[in-house]
Amino acid sequence: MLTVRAPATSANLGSGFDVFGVALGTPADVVRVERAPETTISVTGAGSEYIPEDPEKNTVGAVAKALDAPARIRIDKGVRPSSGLGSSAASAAAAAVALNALYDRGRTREELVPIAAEGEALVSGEAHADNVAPSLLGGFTVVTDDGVTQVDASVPVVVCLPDISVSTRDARGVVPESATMDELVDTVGNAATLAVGMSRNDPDLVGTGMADTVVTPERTKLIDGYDRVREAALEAGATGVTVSGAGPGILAVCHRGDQRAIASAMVDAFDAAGVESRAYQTTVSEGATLYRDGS
Ligand SMILES: Nc1ncnc2c1ncn2[C@@H]1O[C@H](COP(=O)(O)OP(=O)(O)OP(=O)(O)O)[C@@H](O)[C@H]1O
Ligand SMILES: N[C@@H](CCO)C(=O)O
Repeated sequence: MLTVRAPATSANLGSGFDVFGVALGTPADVVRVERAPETTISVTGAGSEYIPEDPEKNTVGAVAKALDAPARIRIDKGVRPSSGLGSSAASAAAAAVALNALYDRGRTREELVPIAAEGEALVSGEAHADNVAPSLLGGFTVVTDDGVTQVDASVPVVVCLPDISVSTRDARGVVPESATMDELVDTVGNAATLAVGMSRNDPDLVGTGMADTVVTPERTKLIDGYDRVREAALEAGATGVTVSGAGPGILAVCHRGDQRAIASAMVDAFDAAGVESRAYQTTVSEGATLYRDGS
């Protein structure tokens, strides 16, 4: 049996829609695999009641098919589905690493990115890789049609997850079809600032570079209490706040030591808006970890 822990991720980071992503220290999915004549899937943990066990409908089933690696697959969900924390991607990334090792397929982590993205195509209609890439590779990732670029980073973050669901499919439905030249120039400037900030582990540059006037404003309308929570996080010291992935999770970047105050301010602000939530105080972290024979 092989076990893999694959982290939650936050995609987009405001200015990097469908391009940027980071691995989070916590939460994470744990996937266990054993060889079997055909693929079977069982799911326990956070939100497991909403996750199909049919291999044709679960992201790990798509990965097993792509690697031609039938297995008995057990998923322990730490990442709640429809959270904006790359729940479906964490399972897919974990399964890709585990099945690649189980069947000695010899694929590199970079080569596993498009394979894990097959699972994303299954659930959101598009094989976007901006969650699976950081879950596989760790740190900060940039996904383009030419491949993936990765840098290690350890920027402190808080992710606040309200007790509401927004499906990625629905959130993709509100993305504008076009942007103006002014918006394009702003986006390039913000995205470049963010990327430099990640490579320097500079929370001020990262926070500034998360600004976005194109996609994020449309998506915040799907999250009750967003403006209130954003203001509270900024007042408590966050250097930038944006929607995590497709939402409803909200990501705040900050300096080390400020996580606790920001987490508490965000949860209180959601509470004031009548929404229950929980916050993860974490940092940008490493990617999926493989444990052999239960080690
Ligand atoms: N292994 C899996 N883990 C989680 N969700 C899965 C899995 N397999 C299939 N799904 C389905 O995928 C959907 C959740 O994926 P979705 O992309 O909407 O959320 P997310 O992965 O948490 O968010 P985001 O991509 O915005 O970060 C749910 O409909 C769920 O049933
Ligand atoms: N880039 C994708 C990520 C979903 O987590 C989106 O925002 O739709």
